Amino acid sequence: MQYVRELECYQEQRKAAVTLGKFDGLHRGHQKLVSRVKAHASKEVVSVVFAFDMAPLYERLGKQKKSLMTGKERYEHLDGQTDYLIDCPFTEEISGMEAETFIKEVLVDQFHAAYIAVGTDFHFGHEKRGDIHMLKQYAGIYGYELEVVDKELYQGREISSTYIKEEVRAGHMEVARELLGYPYAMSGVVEHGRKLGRKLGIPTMNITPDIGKLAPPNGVYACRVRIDGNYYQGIGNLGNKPTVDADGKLILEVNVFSFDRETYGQTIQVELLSFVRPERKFASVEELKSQMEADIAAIKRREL
Ligand SMILES: Cc1cc2nc3c(=O)[nH]c(=O)nc-3n(C[C@H](O)[C@H](O)[C@H](O)COP(=O)(O)O)c2cc1C
Ligand SMILES: Nc1ncnc2c1ncn2[C@@H]1O[C@H](COP(=O)(O)OP(=O)(O)OP(=O)(O)O)[C@@H](O)[C@H]1O
Repeated sequence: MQYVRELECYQEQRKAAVTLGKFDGLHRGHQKLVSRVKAHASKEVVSVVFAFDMAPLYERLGKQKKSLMTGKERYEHLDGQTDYLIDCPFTEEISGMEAETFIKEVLVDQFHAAYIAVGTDFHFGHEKRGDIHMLKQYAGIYGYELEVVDKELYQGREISSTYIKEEVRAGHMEVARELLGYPYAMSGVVEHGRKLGRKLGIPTMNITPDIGKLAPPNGVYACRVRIDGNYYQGIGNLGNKPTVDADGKLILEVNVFSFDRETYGQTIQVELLSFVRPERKFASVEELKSQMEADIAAIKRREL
């Protein structure tokens, strides 16, 4: 898959099957659009996911919005599925562009769009004036096919990034997984901790979650950990370890079952499958240790 950040760098001459949106989380609704675009790709037609990266807008507004996925994660999820990922920064130039201009200059002249798939509520262009009706109106004039894809639902509610964020914030990891179509995960490079875990007999791999990534509530989670392409069961604590540390830094620590190799400096992915209990400040390290042992035993019994 080719990754394009600056629109000027897209030089493909073949026609394109394109889907557009923010695509935060690449949830089941987004995946439906991606599969429609893939179905319309051929030797003559490339498949394109055109994602607006909203970070520049949030920066301009001074907002600290957290996302379900980092740009790197979006790339990794899509890699091998479509021909192109456009990770278009939502700059003032883009947000100020009239919707008609975006259709003509970007979708038609630059991307040679032959097929466009969007959800029913897709809006674009200056003051969000562009919508599915405008795209339909220009389809005949510019000769592209428009498909408006019905919203994917979960228990009667439309799946959206906003809905999934609510569930992640509430620690409902099983629901988040249903909506995403895959488990919510955090990745990072394994760092050195205080080596107290080893002394307690419960060694942990420590990672610092990406600053822009939405964190579920601090607490203990049943996890599945990917190391070197292999998966292991484990237990994780997301939080700032109030019993032993006072710096308040958010850390995800996982004790990986049936694993005893060094992983410092390696990138691991921790899927947060199920919330077990909130993080607590214990009166002593001994109390913390017995609670950790009880957590591990409970998770092993549940065989998540
Ligand atoms: C299953 C599990 C549960 C944990 N629960 C808590 C907790 O409730 N409160 C807390 O302060 N730290 C908690 N921790 C973090 C421990 O304090 C930490 O793993 C230990 O101090 C080792 O730190 P180190 O990696 O820096 O050596 C938990 C860790 C694990 C693996
Ligand atoms: N549940 C869904 N089913 C099908 N298509 C969807 C669904 N949700 C969004 N889409 C479409 O996917 C594209 C990207 O959606 P986008 O990420 O902008 O919206 P979203 O997931 O609803 O997020 P938000 O909650 O932030 O509005 C758009 O064309 C949108 O209409």
